Amino acid sequence: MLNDIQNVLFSEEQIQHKVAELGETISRDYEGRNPLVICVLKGAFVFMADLVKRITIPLEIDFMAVSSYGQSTKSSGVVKIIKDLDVSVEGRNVLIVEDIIDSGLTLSYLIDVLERRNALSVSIVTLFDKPSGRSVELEPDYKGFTLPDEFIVGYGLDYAEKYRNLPFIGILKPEIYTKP
Ligand SMILES: O=P(O)(O)OC[C@H]1O[C@H](OP(=O)(O)OP(=O)(O)O)[C@H](O)[C@@H]1O
Ligand code: HPA
Ligand SMILES: [Mg+2]
Repeated sequence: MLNDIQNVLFSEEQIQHKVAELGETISRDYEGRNPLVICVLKGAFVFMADLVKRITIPLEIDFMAVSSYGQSTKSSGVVKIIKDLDVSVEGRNVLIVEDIIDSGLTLSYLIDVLERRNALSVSIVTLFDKPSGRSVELEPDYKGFTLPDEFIVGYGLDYAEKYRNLPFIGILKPEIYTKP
């Protein structure tokens, strides 16, 4: 698996430092608001687990699974809900936890769904933002790192379901994408 990585873009230490900063800011902003923190599966599961440990105020968590990339490095443009929330968002301060915003299609779809279900507020925290990939306008409320126009893997992010368990963020060797 490590053989497939061309270079490391963010080390485990850099990521953990940023996650701690985000946790502090969110703890301050959501004091007294009992947020419902929603993890967008699968990619955000590693970030979610690390982030909530750095949030020091009471909160609740839930999970939603959506997918649009499948076996590709380009969004299909069709966002599918694979698993829905267990709890109602009505009247809740919702914080969506994403690993990456690329085209913005996944989140603009999710925000729309949650607003139609009458959430009191909907905000976004993403660890990675790739503004060059956008096909719809979307700005996260909290973000960790801005990315160049490259497909990244690790720390929850996959290529064709692999590499999610790498503790750092890497860029794959080009031949991995072009293999028959
Ligand atoms: O801004 P976008 O272009 O929509 O891309 C971002 C989304 O794509 C990835 O999910 P994916 O559909 O690959 O599902 P996964 O999390 O299960 O890998 C990623 O985890 C985000 O949810
Ligand atoms: O750069 C990426 N890596 C992994 N999954 C993704 N989904 C959107 N962009 C990416
Ligand atoms: Mg994916």
